[in-house]
Amino acid sequence: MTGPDQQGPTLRLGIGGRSQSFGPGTTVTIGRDQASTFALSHGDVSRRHAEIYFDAGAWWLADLGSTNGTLVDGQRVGTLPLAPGQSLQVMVGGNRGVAMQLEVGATAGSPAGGPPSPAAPPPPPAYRGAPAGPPTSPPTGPPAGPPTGPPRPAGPPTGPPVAGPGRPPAGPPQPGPAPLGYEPTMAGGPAGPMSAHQTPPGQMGHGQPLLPGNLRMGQTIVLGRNQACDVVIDDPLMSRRHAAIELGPTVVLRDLGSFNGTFVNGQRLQGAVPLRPGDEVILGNGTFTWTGDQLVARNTRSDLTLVVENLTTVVKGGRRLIDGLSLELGPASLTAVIGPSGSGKSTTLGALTGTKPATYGNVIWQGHDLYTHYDQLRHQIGLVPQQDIQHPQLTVRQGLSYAARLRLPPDTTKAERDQRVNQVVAQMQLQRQVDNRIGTQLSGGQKKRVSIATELLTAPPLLFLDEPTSGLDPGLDRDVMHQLRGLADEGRVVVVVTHSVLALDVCDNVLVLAPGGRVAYFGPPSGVLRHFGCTDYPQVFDLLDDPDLWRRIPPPPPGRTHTGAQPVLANAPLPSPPRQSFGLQFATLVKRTLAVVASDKMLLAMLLLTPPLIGALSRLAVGDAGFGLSSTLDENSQRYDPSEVTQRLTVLIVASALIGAVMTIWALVNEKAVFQREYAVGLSPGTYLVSKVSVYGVLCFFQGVVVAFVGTVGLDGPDDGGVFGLGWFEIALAVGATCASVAILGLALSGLLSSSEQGMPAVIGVVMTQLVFSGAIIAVNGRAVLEQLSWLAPARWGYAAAASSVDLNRAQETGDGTLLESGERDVLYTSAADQFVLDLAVLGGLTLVFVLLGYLTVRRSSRAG
Ligand SMILES: Nc1ncnc2c1ncn2[C@@H]1O[C@H](COP(=O)(O)OP(=O)(O)OP(=O)(O)O)[C@@H](O)[C@H]1O
Repeated sequence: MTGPDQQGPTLRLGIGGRSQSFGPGTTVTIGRDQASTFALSHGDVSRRHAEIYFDAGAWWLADLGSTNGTLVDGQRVGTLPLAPGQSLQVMVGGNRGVAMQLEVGATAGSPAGGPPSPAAPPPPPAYRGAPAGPPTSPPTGPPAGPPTGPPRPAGPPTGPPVAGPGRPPAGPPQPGPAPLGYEPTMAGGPAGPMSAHQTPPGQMGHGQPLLPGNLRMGQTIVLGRNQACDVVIDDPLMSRRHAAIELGPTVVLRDLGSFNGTFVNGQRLQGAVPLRPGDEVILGNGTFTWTGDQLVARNTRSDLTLVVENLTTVVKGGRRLIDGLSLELGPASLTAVIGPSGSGKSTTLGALTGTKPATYGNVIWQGHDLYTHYDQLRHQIGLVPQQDIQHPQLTVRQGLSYAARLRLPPDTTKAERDQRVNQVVAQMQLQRQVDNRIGTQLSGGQKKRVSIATELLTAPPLLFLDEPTSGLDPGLDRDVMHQLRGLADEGRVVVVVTHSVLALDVCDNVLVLAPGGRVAYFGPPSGVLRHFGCTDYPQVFDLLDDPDLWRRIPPPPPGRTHTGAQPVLANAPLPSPPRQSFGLQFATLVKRTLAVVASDKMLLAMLLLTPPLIGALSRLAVGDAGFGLSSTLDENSQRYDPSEVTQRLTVLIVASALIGAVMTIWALVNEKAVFQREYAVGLSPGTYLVSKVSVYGVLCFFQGVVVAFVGTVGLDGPDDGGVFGLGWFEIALAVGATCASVAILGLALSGLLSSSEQGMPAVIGVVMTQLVFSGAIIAVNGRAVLEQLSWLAPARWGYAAAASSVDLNRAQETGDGTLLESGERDVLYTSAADQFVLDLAVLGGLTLVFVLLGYLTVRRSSRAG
């Protein structure tokens, strides 16, 4: 097979016992698809797996976004230049795939596998209208001519950095430039600045060009959100400077470190890659095709249709939760999913959004399978779960502003975020409620609209909602459905799971699921009752539960298997979304938690009033010895009376444990839905936990200090001023540290809880455990098992540190320091500076263990989402 009339070395390819030579200009395809040049029936090979093509005078190997990858030296490759004379062993479909041998001839027309010829002059670039000779200054990006060195992954090329806004294009002007097929410009003249070109991708019609018309050889066109970019793309998912197109003999697309990535043919671009006509480029929410001289919007009806093929979810025991679901949901469509409880509606939503992939089948968007290209497509999906995904204590504006910080690219300015928030507020008609508190000053329907607005911040073209109208009265139910109709009319594919049938008439399609996840009906709402032979929906639902259902209605049409349904990686971990830096997420989360605390009047009152109250209550202990034992010595018996000191310390320590537990036991469980959704779009569980630990740890420490201050001020301090001579400060340190440590234990437990109702029993459990194991009331010292268990209780170490400060072991001695017959000193109470420090250090270590436990519980709850 020979290619068109092009110059360059030949390629010899050996695979699966076949060997064949190809001339320059040929494109060789490899995959399971029978239409491939080399069709391989191997389970690890994707349908369209890899391509070898000739471009810009060189051969290139490109993986087409395959599932198991194309490997060279054990490493996955994206697009790889092949040097003349090079011989390469490639694994198609991963290490267990099919071996392929590539040999590139040394020069044009030479036999394949000839000796390498590094000095061979590069053939002229193959682009239309490219200069007759090689450019005097090669552009940045992969080699202008065929690569002469060993192959390397398509990484950052060695050229100069990309021109910034306002800078002249990279490289000097070409002498006597011939246009690259772009509009002709001044021959030999410097490339003039291009006018900024405002292009919101959502509004671009199919085939509409993205780039301006006056392009010239040697220019670098920067694409991004920033007004200073050559092409301004007003898309919240774009970074300010997102990508650049370098117009050299080979046109190169370079990612400029964008947050959400630039994707070429389904692969996230690392560095730069040469563009070939027909390449698909995804920038933010927009999909474009490179025609050879222009990026044109790809918005055909089929691109904007969500195609579902033979989706099947099988769980242990072979039970099917979804059974062969096949649908096509066109652009600007609203689809309701209805069915009896347990028929698989939520499971279907999980499978359609990729959050819980099905076991078999495909979900195809923009021509790509969602499960294998989840990284690329995840940003285009908005998902509104059943629970509200905003904090009820915040106002609409506050909640959306924090969400915008967490979801939009980190280089988005405050002004841009505010503008985006205003846009989604207007879109959901919440302008009048924007300063209302979400939890208390909004109706149920408005709360739902706030959740939808949160998802709209990133302008996703696919929107899924899980029962947005549950709990709403019929009027509000209809309101929400009309809002969804409006969102669909803007061009989106909207899918809504609902129990309500009152507003189905605003939908384009209704999907009725029968138990077992089988499609009982899919079509316009007007046909539902007729299909089931019923006069109302209650009858339809009764019929759906009828074991004879499939004898009473026509069976569903056979599943569509156009692309060849194949097993997907069921339950495989989803790739992580791009994440903002720790600092940025941490700062946002801390501010949001503080805003939530500050706006919760009850919590604020508890924070301010409870500590002094508890401190004051501890002063009810009978006696005037304060925290000094020496004044309680009975001259006759030579014994001390520790009851007053013990009572005071017990109240301080146990109360601080109570404050800590109450402060945090609901902190995670109450915002699980918020966290799970934010985790899915990039929130790091570690950063989330650290932000909570920081806020609640510090707050609780100071609450403990206030308790101790009020409980000790004006009273006699420890004998000899404690172990450091710092009196009440030592006790305050012990009480504050106990409060913070129990708070972090509470956070770890909160992550484990599945509902807020479980919070109160958990608080009681934590506080009782601290009371018993502190050793303040029930002796634990020297009691096997009990003593060892007590080491796990923060109150044990906090109490021991305070006991060390007040020298509580003295109560076990006579006035002259002799151990009482019945006495037993607790080594943790030893009145010495190093023991006091050790007690607090162990308390610190235990707190770190709670942080780790908290991290594990947060990770666990993120997966449950
Ligand atoms: N991981 C799982 N393993 C086994 N069965 C499961 C699993 N998850 C869900 N199910 C079962 O699958 C069926 C469908 O559940 P799903 O939550 O999708 O139904 P639904 O139609 O959304 O119900 P509802 O309307 O009550 O929310 C139910 O019978 C449920 O018990």
